[in-house]
Amino acid sequence: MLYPIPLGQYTIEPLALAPMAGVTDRPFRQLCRQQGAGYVVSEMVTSDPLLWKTSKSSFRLNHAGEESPKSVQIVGYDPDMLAEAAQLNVERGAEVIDINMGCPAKKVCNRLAGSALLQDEALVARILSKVVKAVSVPVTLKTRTGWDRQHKNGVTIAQIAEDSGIQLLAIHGRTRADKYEGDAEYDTIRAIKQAVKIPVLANGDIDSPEKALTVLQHTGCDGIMLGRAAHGRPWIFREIRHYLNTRTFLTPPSLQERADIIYQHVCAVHEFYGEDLGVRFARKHIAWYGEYLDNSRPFVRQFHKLTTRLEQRNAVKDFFAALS
Ligand SMILES: Cc1cc2nc3c(=O)[nH]c(=O)nc-3n(C[C@H](O)[C@H](O)[C@H](O)COP(=O)(O)O)c2cc1C
Repeated sequence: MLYPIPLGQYTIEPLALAPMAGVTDRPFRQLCRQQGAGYVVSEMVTSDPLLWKTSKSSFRLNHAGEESPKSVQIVGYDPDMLAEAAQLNVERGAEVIDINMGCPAKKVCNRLAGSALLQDEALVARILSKVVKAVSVPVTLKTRTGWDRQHKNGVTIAQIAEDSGIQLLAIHGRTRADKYEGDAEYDTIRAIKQAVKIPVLANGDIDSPEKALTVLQHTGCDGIMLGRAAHGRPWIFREIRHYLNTRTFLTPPSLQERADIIYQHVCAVHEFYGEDLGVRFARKHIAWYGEYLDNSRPFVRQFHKLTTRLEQRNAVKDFFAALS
């Protein structure tokens, strides 16, 4: 049902983890890969190198030990700056450059960026062709179905992207004006898929194996990209893969398997960020894991109060020991 897609010198499996700022850091990307994601994209990195000196950016620029192709998402508004950012990221190990025109954040680098660019198609064209010409690696685009419901220019944007040399599109089934409101719609994604020859991944509200199949069938897309459904449930990639291949449901991970996944994830977050940030990031993931664990509220509440890595690790062990 899902066929591998060539992307430059690589071949990717089009069951992708969506880029999510503050979530899809290296530990989470690696975990989702282990749990069946065939392709992952980094959190967005600003195109302004002056901002790369912040500690946040240094974590975002860290891809050590990850599987190829390492896809790094950049965001900005200025074609030259984005082209330079693409080159610098390639020098630092990016093997695919993804351009963010999907994020509804009002301002990046104090200027309109992300999906705000969709109102200026000429600028979109300038950005995409500049970045494609600036690097030898494949360049991909993540975008939405359009600027707003009256100007759903996703098809035009996709054609501009194809003409500019973009090699893969990921389309979130909402306009910029929609932000995250309402349901994702897949008719426009289907129209985009029909309008271009390059591979298209459908994105938006895919949260179960059955939904994955429905969206694939409806849009005719080459693959899917999941974001929020992986919060607290990274094994959803395995579940979807299994369902698409067999039309049967995979047995959910046992309590012991979950305990191992969650413990390893918390340790990986601690290792990656160190004590302070690591403890903070682990809290966020534990809250998400808690949503899929019965009677976990007291544990999650208690976990949020813990201030050291050791306490957090022990709390995870104790919680699962009490359940088994
Ligand atoms: C916390 C969060 C952070 C996000 N950050 C980014 C980002 O950095 N770049 C981007 O292109 N999209 C970003 N998105 C949008 C997602 O990639 C995705 O398009 C959106 O969540 C819809 O997919 P979903 O319904 O599967 O979550 C973000 C979404 C969330 C929830």
